[in-house]
Amino acid sequence: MTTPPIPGLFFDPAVLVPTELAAHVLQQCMDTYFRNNNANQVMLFGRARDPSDASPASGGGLPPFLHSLLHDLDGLFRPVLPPETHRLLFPPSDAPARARQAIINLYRPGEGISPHVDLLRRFGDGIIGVSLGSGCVMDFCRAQGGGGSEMWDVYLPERSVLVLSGEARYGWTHGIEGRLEDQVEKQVLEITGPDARVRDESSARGSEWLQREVRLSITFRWLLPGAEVVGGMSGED
Ligand SMILES: O=C(O)CCC(=O)C(=O)O
Ligand SMILES: [Fe+2]
Repeated sequence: MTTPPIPGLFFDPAVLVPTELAAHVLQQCMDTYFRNNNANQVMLFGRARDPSDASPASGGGLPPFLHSLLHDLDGLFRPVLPPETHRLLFPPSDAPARARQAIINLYRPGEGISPHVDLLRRFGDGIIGVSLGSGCVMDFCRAQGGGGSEMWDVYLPERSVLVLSGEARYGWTHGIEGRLEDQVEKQVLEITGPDARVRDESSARGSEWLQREVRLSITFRWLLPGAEVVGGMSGED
């Protein structure tokens, strides 16, 4: 499955949160927030960075396991993101302090989230999404104008990460259809002599249906100044 050519969207299915950390974070979230109730969403707020905090991840105020996750994401993204995008997500310690929000969404099989652009007045540019527990297909549609029909489906495997910045953050909606399973293209790589290539599309690709399990996503966003007030979490404004 190819990554949609949406400027500012970073997604590479091969870039994954390490297995142990993913299991730890999933377990902590389930035990801490979703154990005895029917909640399906938790919002956590990090402080704007304290200048004495040397952590490049700027996750102060978030629980330690999210701090660890941010720390690992910093390293995971460093070699694969354009440097300016990496800096947007993990600013240097002398950059102006900003407050992060982490939102944890729990999806039982069959559940999804309506297409939306993350609130423009509440969140800044540079959004990180982490998928744990299960994969799912995320749909991206051009938000307004441009014909409105351009749409891309991306399968986000368990432990994968994605970044929305610039046009992908402001000009496209993202959403997850409520389904029990996702049809996912298989991609077969064939090495033929000196040229390694993807085998002819028609013969190389088949598709398979992947059942959804319980999925937990963690989304890190920058709160805009004055936007600390709790309210709706997403949607166009
Ligand atoms: O579950 C996801 O990966 C997406 C969550 C999301 O888009 C949101 O909370 O704004
Ligand atoms: Fe969102």
